[in-house]
Parts: sequence; structure tokens; C-alpha cells
Amino acid sequence: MSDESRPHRTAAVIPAAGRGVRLGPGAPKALRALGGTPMLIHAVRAMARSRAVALVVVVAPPDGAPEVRNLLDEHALPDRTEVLVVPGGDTRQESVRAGLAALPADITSVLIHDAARPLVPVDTVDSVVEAVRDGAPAVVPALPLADTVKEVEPGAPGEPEPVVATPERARLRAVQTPQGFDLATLLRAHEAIAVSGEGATDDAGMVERTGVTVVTVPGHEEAFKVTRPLDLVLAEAVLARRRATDVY
Ligand SMILES: Nc1ccn([C@@H]2O[C@H](COP(=O)(O)OP(=O)(O)OP(=O)(O)O)[C@@H](O)[C@H]2O)c(=O)n1
Ligand SMILES: C[C@](O)(CO)[C@H](O)COP(=O)(O)O
Repeated sequence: MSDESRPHRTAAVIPAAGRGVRLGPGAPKALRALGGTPMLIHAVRAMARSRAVALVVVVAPPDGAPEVRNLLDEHALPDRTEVLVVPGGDTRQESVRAGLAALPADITSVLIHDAARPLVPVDTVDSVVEAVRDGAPAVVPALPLADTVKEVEPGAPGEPEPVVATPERARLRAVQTPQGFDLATLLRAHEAIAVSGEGATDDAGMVERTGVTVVTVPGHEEAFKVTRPLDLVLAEAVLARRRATDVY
């Protein structure tokens, strides 16, 4: 629950320590170029564009913190943006935990944003922050699905898998980042998951398991995650259009 007596101060943690195996061989994904600029720099700028974000913590590949610090120093960011860099871990969950540990004591709420979602528009960031500041302990940007989803009995790669269920699509959402949290709520969830040894593919999922209600706000198509090579083609096209129109 939020402590309403404290003034709001929001930080963004950007996990950027992944390898990017699904994108194919090359540098760690967050350091690969999009429109000639590392994907991570786009993601930091996307957070810094929100006037609500007071501090950004970048979680670098475990042995890459000095390189990431240099990159940040070489690229222009809004003057008011303070950026810390910490080394990450072997999983996204560990990396987020390392970022949370670096937050100063006056932070009340936090956005967790994948470096792999470099093009999230500022309006989406602002609507997540606003919902948290309005009192929601956990907020995710979400979009309805275009495909029908099947639950299967997982089998060997490439082999047919029996379908066990077809969830009602109207009740499903694809969730994006930034995911926004009352900081104390997210810290409690990470602690509980670390103790139980369970894994989770997103931070909101951890919070759900502690019994706290997570709510959605509208996501944005351009907040997609760069995961596979085709995503990079789409990201280049979106960025080229933005640069031509100067609309971010
Ligand atoms: N040990 C890890 C793994 C992932 N991430 C970050 O979590 C975000 C979402 O993860 P994903 O898109 O899966 O990135 P990768 O783990 O790099 O991708 P892959 O699974 O293809 O290797 C990315 O910004 C990634 O850098 C991280 O900080 N630390
Ligand atoms: C956090 C996330 O982006 C929400 O959709 C997603 O779960 C990350 O998954 P990944 O497999 O670590 O890319």
C-alpha cells in the first residue's frame, strides 16, 4: 500500500543485462544499434522524457557496467536526468532486484522498463505513473490480443503438441513495460519470490502472487519488445517515421 504522507518520487529501473539470444549472435541486445544508437539509450530517453521520472537506474550486463556508463556519458539525455548504473544478474528477476537495491531511500514508486522496449511513447509512461500516484499499487500497460491463444501440453521442440484448452480471448491481454509499482509493494514481492525460489516472467506476476491486485492501463503498439530479428526491422521502421515527423 502507498504511504500517502510521503511526497511522490518515482524512479525507473531498466533491466538491460540480457544476452538477446533470440535476436541472434552479436553484442548484448541492449547495446545493439537501433537507428545508429544503442537500444538502451532509446529506452533511457523514453523514461527520461517523462517529467515524473526523477532517476533512472540502468542494470548493465554483469561485466559491462563501465562500458554502459561510457555509452550513457556519450549520448545526450535531458539535463535533469540522473542515471545510475549497476551490474545485473543471470536472470531478469535478479537484474531487477539489483536495480531495486540501488534506489535511494526517498523513492516512493518505481517503473520497471525493459531495455528491449526502446520505443515506448511518453504518454504510456505517464499513464502508468499517474495510475500508481493515484493509488494503484501495481500497474501494467496492456493490449488485447490479435491471435487466438491455445494452452498446450508442451512437447519436444518441433513435435506436435496436444491442445488442452482455448482461453476466452476477450479476457486475455498482452502486457508490456513500463510496469509501475508502489516501491514497498514491489520490494515485498521480490523478497517473497527470492525466498520461495520461484521464477516469474514479469514483475507484476510476482506482485499478483502476494495477493495484491494489479490493474491495467492501455498499452501501445509501439511499446513492443524487440525479441526476434523481425522486431528489429519493425523498430527501425517506427524510428525512421518518428525521425521524419519529429513525433515521439
Ligand atoms: N539476466 C537478464 C535477462 C534479461 N534482462 C533484461 O530483461 C529485458 C527483457 O528480457 P528479454 O527481452 O528476454 O531479453 P534477453 O534475455 O536479452 O533475451 P533472450 O531471452 O532472447 O536472450 C531485457 O531488457 C533484458 O536486457 C536482464 O536485465 N537480465
Ligand atoms: C516483462 C515482459 O516484457 C512483459 O511482457 C516480459 O514478460 C519479458 O519476457 P522475456 O522473456 O524476459 O523477454
